[in-house]
Amino acid sequence: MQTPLIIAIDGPAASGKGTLARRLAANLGLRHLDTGLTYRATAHRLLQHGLPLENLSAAETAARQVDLHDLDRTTLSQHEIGEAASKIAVMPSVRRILVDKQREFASAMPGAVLDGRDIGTVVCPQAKVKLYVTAAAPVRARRRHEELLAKNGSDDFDAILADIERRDARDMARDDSPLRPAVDAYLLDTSQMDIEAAFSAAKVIINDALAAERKI
Ligand SMILES: Nc1ncnc2c1ncn2[C@@H]1O[C@H](COP(=O)(O)OP(=O)(O)OP(=O)(O)O)[C@@H](O)[C@H]1O
Ligand SMILES: Nc1ccn([C@@H]2O[C@H](COP(=O)(O)O)[C@@H](O)[C@H]2O)c(=O)n1
Repeated sequence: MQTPLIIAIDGPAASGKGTLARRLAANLGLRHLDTGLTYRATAHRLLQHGLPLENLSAAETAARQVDLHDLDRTTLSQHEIGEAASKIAVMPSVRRILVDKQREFASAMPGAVLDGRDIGTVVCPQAKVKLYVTAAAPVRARRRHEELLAKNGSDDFDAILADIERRDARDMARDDSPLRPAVDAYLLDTSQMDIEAAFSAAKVIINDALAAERKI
């Protein structure tokens, strides 16, 4: 029986995992899910309704209402929503609701590339290939700064770096599904790589891993 080809891509904030996941999915003919958007959509609903982020039952209801086919990246990419997302992401019951949706997405043929914080460790531990993408925090902040400058015309580098470091610390310290590489993940540090070089390196890792599996 054929099983879906799942590629798991995890990493800290602004590490380039989304850029890589999108390109790999297009290249491999797979679907792509940015799981961060599911946490952002949950937090956004609470913010929209003026509800406190600590309101567990409201957060659970908001998580149930997340529609994977209706995730508006432009709205959800706002900095305040990312910060709020990392606060509600510590709630185990909220995570269970979103993880169920993410697993359902991953289970359809021909497979998918999912990026997030816990894909290789929790959501899809059976993934055929797991990548943990990272880069030094100031490098990540510089890339995000350039992205926001191009979009908004101005932005504060120090605030972006502080945001990245605060979110990484919260994501790594939480009890449920903390951000960490799966034991069988390939580490890809892109501090010295541009997008093209990171994509080529990821492709080599994936092709080698799939070829090695075919020989077993
Ligand atoms: N290797 C790279 N070299 C230079 N810029 C990069 C590289 N990878 C990604 N970028 C740029 O860095 C920024 C952050 O990348 P991206 O949005 O893919 O990160 P992310 O890990 O998905 O972020 P988030 O944690 O917010 O979901 C984008 O502007 C992207 O174009
Ligand atoms: N699998 C995931 C994905 C995301 N989160 C949390 O959501 C926040 C926003 O994610 P982005 O990828 O859009 O930056 C992130 O800081 C995490 O707290 C998660 O817990 N698990």
